[in-house]
Amino acid sequence: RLQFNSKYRLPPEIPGWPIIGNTLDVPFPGGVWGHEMAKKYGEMFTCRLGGKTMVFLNSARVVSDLLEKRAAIYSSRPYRPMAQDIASGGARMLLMGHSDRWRSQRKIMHSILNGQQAESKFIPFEELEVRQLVWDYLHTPDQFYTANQRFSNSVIMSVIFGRRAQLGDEQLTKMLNIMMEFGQLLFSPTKNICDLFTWLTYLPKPIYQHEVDALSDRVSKGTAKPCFATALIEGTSKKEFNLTETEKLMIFSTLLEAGSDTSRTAITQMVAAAAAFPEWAATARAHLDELCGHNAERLPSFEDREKLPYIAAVVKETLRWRPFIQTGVPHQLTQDDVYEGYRFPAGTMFTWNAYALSLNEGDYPDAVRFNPERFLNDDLKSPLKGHWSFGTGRRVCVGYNVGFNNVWIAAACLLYCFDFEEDTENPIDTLNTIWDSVEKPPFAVKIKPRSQAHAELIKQK
Ligand code: HEM
Repeated sequence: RLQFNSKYRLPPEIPGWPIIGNTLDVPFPGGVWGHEMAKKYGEMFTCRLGGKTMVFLNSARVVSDLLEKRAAIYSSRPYRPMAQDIASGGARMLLMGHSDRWRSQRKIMHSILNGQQAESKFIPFEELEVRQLVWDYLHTPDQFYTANQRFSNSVIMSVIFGRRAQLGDEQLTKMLNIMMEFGQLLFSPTKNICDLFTWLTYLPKPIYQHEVDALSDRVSKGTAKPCFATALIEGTSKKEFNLTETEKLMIFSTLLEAGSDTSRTAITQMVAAAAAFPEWAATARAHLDELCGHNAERLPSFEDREKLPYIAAVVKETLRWRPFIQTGVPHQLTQDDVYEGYRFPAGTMFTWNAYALSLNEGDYPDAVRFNPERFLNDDLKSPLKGHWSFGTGRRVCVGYNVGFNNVWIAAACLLYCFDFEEDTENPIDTLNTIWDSVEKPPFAVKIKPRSQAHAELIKQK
């Protein structure tokens, strides 16, 4: 310990207990806690979680200096025997170290999600599913959160497995329940260190195998639609598709998991913001009315993007306002490093403290308020710039274009068609945002079509 102390120097440490350190101090979700700690300790602080050390990065400056500019050594992941080796056969890309295996999976995902034709593959599904989304909001407004879930999931299901998802889809419900549990395992700084959920063993594999079997059945009957899974299973198109069966299942599972709940939660947050801060929603609507008509002439579409910069700003502000991965996803340092008088040992974990970054008044004046106008600047067209909600460095979200577009089209159509009103008896707590439940409404909100004409427009589609 003495030798360790003399060789290394870490940012201020939060006092903890012997052996377990701060393991019991970090709540889940930890956004508000992380923000409070950042106010107390400054740009960086250190926690001891079990046998691991985690440095929380609380300012854009230090996140950029370390995770972006030194990404070559700050891009690994902590070893997670339970979540990775046991529950994922070692093949889950999100949890892989900075290795060749990670590079090859990331390349495959990048080609699906961001390649030249990627947008043209996703857009037809996004435009189809958003029609179902507004239909669901019109007919079952109290179930808006499950409609968001179905929309996000159906877009990615269509691209990967060539099938749509329905509300109450049994297979989908199983997947999403696992995602919820797995999400806690992944994104809770304490749970991911302890890696304690032994009951998760092997769970995701049979579920995805079931989906693959159903697809194979459709292929043999000649009813399968072209999709990424058939290309990957048949392995015909590219040599890098030469993967083990477990790796293939884990690619499907990763895309489904990483691609569904994220967009869903962002859309839910946008709804909360529209109800809690109606002024910006009125401005967004005025922009939409100019293009699509005051009297519900047509739904917005991706062709309107150039003319609707305000909606892009709405998406960025949604991601910035309350990042739902509240304390970031830890990156692991692969070699000793020196920074501004500190000496970090290899193996230290670093996380971008998402809530603290988003609520930093220096970067975002009146940060608790939802105000898209803060993003109407030269960086508007770069989905990653100006916020940290897609992560950063080499591990930055590989699905950011799809995620951004999902939220864009959902925001445009929902704001054009509906009024969102807070329930004055049950105001929305916009700071403690535990809004990811699929079992019950995340908050009280009144959702009504703007007019009969808007309701008719939705019914026509
Ligand atoms: C609003 C939507 C989304 C948000 C906010 C989001 C956020 C994130 C974050 C914070 C990370 C971790 C970054 C880091 O470690 O620094 C991540 C990683 C990832 N995301 Fe997303 N995501 C979204 C949508 C998607 C979509 C639609 C997909 C795919 C269909 C996707 C696939 C992935 C994958 C595969 C990774 C792992 C990257 C790696 O470890 O190298 N995400 N995402």
